[in-house]
Amino acid sequence: MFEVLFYILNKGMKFIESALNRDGEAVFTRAARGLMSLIPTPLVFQVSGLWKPNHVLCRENVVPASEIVAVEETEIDKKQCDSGKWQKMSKLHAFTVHYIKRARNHRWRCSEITFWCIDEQLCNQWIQALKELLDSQKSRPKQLLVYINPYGGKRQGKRIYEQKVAPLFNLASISADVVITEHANHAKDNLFEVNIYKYDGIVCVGGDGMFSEVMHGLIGRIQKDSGIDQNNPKTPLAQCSIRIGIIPAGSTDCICYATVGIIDPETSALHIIVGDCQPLDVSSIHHNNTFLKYSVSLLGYGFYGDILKDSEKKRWMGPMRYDFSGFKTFLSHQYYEGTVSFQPAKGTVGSPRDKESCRTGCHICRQTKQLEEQQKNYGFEHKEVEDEWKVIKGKFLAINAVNMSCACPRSPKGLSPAAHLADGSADLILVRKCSRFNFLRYLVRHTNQDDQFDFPFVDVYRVKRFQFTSKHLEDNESDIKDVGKKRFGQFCSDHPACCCNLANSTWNCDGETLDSSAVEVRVRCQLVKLFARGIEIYKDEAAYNSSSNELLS
Ligand SMILES: CCCCCCCCCCCCC/C=C/[C@@H](O)[C@H](COP(=O)(O)O)NC(=O)CCCCC
Ligand SMILES: Nc1ncnc2c1ncn2[C@@H]1O[C@H](COP(=O)(O)OP(=O)(O)O)[C@@H](O)[C@H]1O
Ligand SMILES: [Ca+2]
Repeated sequence: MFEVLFYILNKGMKFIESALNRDGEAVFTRAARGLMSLIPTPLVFQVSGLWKPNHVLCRENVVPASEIVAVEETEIDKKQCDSGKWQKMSKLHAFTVHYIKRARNHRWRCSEITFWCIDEQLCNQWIQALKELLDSQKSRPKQLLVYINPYGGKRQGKRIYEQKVAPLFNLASISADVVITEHANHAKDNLFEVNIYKYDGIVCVGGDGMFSEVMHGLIGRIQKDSGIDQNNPKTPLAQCSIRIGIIPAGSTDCICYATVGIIDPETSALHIIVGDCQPLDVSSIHHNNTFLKYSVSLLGYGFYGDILKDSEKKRWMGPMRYDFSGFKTFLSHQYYEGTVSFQPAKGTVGSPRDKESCRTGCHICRQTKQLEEQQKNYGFEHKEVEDEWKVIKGKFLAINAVNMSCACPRSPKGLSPAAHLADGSADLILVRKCSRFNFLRYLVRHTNQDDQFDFPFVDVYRVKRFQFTSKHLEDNESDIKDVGKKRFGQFCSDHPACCCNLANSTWNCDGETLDSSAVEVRVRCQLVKLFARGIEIYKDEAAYNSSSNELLS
């Protein structure tokens, strides 16, 4: 990895002493041939007595080239030139390197350092070499399409973009076409009309609902252009290579939190600028050979569906609506009857009860991808295995399927702390009917370090496919009933008809309501890509309070 080493001398004035990579070799021989021979002498100002040969290099002063945001020539104002020791020098030249600085809790900030030089030609060579280095990083986006939901969260989307994101994009020479949405589905419909292929990425400014809208537009458009019918649940889908960036400006922002580690627009903008790439599993949801929706975070029936449905009527309350509706839904203690059937995930290495979470460069996600590639090579990839369905019939307070941890500020470890972003599986959490007190104990464990799966009324499975049919629908004449009867017939005939709760809930699908009392869900491994890298591992994960968290290399 390329690194520019910064030496700090003379009360904060900064100079480049040399440019080296981790092995101590010259970096710029690769970036700009010939420049290296010029570097060691003139760039170090030999201000006598101030040079400290054994100056300790702190980690903070080492910046990988991949984390340089921009390099600019710096205008030196007269005041700086006239001050102190500089007076004696003829004319000064300078350039500024803007780079990523890690702060607490996965927060990134754009910091800057200015290098001074008396040799104009050398200064220009440095600027050019660094710019070439940045240009050589092909994963960085140059042109983006940005959708802003002005009504998401606390209605700050436009301001957040203009004040915190656009200046960074300008600095990094990224051009952006910005659309401020005028109604729901504006972004989704627009993605079917514009030439998406001229963009390196699509950015949504809003919450999970806004992300969902953009993702539906992008996946739908790619399938349309590839001639793929989304209504057939068995059809393999075309992967989306255009990455999606999320600038959090919503109410929960769990997709951002679970993929970046913090809800912070500036951090997310920097992940976009450096061209991060995080593949993401997507679940497709069908009913009776009709496509309903895609989901990447929570697909929840019962508790979370009811909260969402109720909270939609209270949008005027902003993000607080979830607390209000959450409390109300908790008190109602509604349970739902139905049948869940699922295929356990076989190809994946992990389990939902693992202590290890999905982090940057996750080996479990990587292994899954390798396995999939191998299957592709052997021609197995599109063959559906129809065996090993597990069937569970019962009364549920919540049925939650999550493709990621669903960590968010309300629940820092999430609904399923060990769920993986890109392992081709989802964690299916079944919370069976229990007392209010026990359900509260279960919810409280989402906010502390205790294991939320360690309850007799909670089951969790890692799955590739699952189906749910409400009791209500099973008892009615419908197409799905015929399919259901074949599979669940023995259970239905055993079940006493007297004490059935025929209420139906709604699905909470990434923060969008979905009304369907029967669904068929399939996880599509790494269908989309985000401008993110997963949550980075700090050397001491628990030491979130340390002011300069060090990355584990
Ligand atoms: C006694 C204390 C109990 C606290 C329990 C807290 C449990 C919180 C789990 C949160 C899971 C969140 C899953 C993510 C859902 C979002 O996709 C969705 C829409 O987000 P957005 O579009 O940004 O608004 N948010 C929700 O459904 C809100 C769930 C809030 C539950 C209290
Ligand atoms: N201009 C708009 N007016 C009304 N609704 C919109 C607009 N733009 C997007 N939406 C919809 O608003 C919903 C919620 O948006 P989101 O950004 O997730 O905010 P929140 O997190 O507060 O729910 C999404 O379903 C999205 O489709
Ligand atoms: Ca997953």
